[in-house]
Parts: sequence; structure tokens; C-alpha cells
Amino acid sequence: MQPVLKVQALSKSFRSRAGIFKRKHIQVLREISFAVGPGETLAIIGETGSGKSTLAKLLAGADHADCGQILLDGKTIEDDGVRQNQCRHIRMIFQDPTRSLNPGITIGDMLDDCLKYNTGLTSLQRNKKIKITLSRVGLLSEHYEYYPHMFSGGQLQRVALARALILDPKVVVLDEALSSLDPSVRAQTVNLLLQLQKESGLSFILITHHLSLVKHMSDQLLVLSRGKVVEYGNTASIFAQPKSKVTQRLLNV
Ligand SMILES: Nc1ncnc2c1ncn2[C@@H]1O[C@H](COP(=O)(O)OP(=O)(O)OP(=O)(O)O)[C@@H](O)[C@H]1O
Repeated sequence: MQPVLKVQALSKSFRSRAGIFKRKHIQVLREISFAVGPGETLAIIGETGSGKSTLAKLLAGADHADCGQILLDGKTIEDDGVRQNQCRHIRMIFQDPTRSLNPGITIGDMLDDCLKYNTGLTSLQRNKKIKITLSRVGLLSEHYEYYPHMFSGGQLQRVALARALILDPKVVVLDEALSSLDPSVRAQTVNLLLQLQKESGLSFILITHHLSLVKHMSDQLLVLSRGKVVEYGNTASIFAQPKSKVTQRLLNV
């Protein structure tokens, strides 16, 4: 089976100031490689500062790698930092949806803008698509007219999910997207994600500190330490027998 997403030797560094004239070069990701199949979930765990969010941003096209490739369905969408216009197929959901939602526009208008800029759908078709998407994530048609402040935290994460799904992506990157939810809302959201995955073969990249979520949701697990992959493989096997010291520490074994 061809992977939906393949990442080959992705590296990223940042330059930061280390004095008035000096600049420091920080290597944040080093030759990261992995593959995710259709309908699969890959969890990424690692200590704080290990490069998880940076990797998420590279995948979603919010930043560019220095070198390496990202392939979607076998086609290269980023090659040594040069991105093709394929961002709609990899979408990202962040921990705090309020920071990525414009408080001044209704949810319906926000979703409509997304469709206007990225598809050639007519107004009628866009309206239909928005209503279907709201219902897919467990929201109501009336929510079209709501502003972000009118939603609860759990509902806002569904709005973020609707915004990710409206363009029919193949991969959704969840960067601590479930962390701020209280346990019962988190459980509902996890069930919704699993149901959507079953229905449409979506693939997820799950970045989280919650090991129970990793165990429950992921097929594969990748462990990052200081920007390098220290362990990668089947989640159940790694939980049963973690090989690297970093994984053993993260899993508390
Ligand atoms: N724009 C930037 N400029 C300079 N350094 C950066 C930049 N973005 C991230 N970094 C550095 O890259 C490293 C990895 O950061 P990143 O946010 O990817 O880690 P993380 O694994 O997601 O951490 P956490 O679990 O705490 O969210 C950190 O040392 C961070 O300071």
C-alpha cells in the first residue's frame, strides 16, 4: 500500500541572535523520515523543545524545511524547501483554536472564505458543503451565523476541525489539539476523530503529551529527541518494549 504521506530526510535550522553582531545556528530537525498510510494515525512524542511543533508546521506548509522531501500520494510537494501549492491536502489544528480564528467573522463566513480561495465552487455549492461539514463535526446549521466567542472550548475545537475538513484533506496534523479540553469533551472529540477516520480514510499526525491518547489513537509512534528520530515503529510494540532510553523515560518504564 502506497503511503499517503512520506517524509524523507527533512531537516530544519533557525538562526537566532547570540550577541550584537553574532548569529547562532540552531539545528532543530535532523533528517526526519517516516511514512503514514491512508486511514492511519502516526503519533509523535518527545521532550519539550525536541522539534515536534516545528515538524508539524513544515508538514502543513506553514514553514519550509532547509532540505529533504515531503511526498503526498507519491508526488513530491516539497523538495529542499520549495513547496508546491498542495497545502489544502495537509491541514493543521492547534491547541488553542481561539488564536487561529478571527473573532470578527462568523463561522459560516470563515468556512466560505476557505472555499472561495481554494475551490471553484458556486455560492450554492459552497453553502451546501459548509452545512455538510458542520454536521460532520457535530455542529448545527445555525452555527453558520455564530461568532467564535459564542462557542464553548469543545465546540471551538469542532469549528477548527470543520475548517480543516472543509477542503477534504488527506492528512490532518493535530498539534496538542486535544490537550486543553476537559476529559469528557476530549473523549467525545477523540471518538469524533476516529469516526471521521473510519468514514473517509483520513490520516492523522497526532502530536501530544497524553500517552493514553497515543495508545488509544495511533497505529505508529515516532519518538523525537533533540530533533532526531530515536524510535519509530508500531505503537503497541514500542509501548510493550521501548528500546531507546528517551522512549523509556517518556513512557515511564
Ligand atoms: N522561529 C524560531 N526561531 C528560533 N528557534 C526556534 C523557532 N521555532 C522554534 N525554535 C526552537 O526550536 C526548538 C524546537 O521547538 P518546537 O516548538 O518545535 O519544540 P516542541 O517539541 O514542539 O516543544 P513543546 O513540547 O514544548 O511544544 C526549540 O529549541 C525552539 O526554541
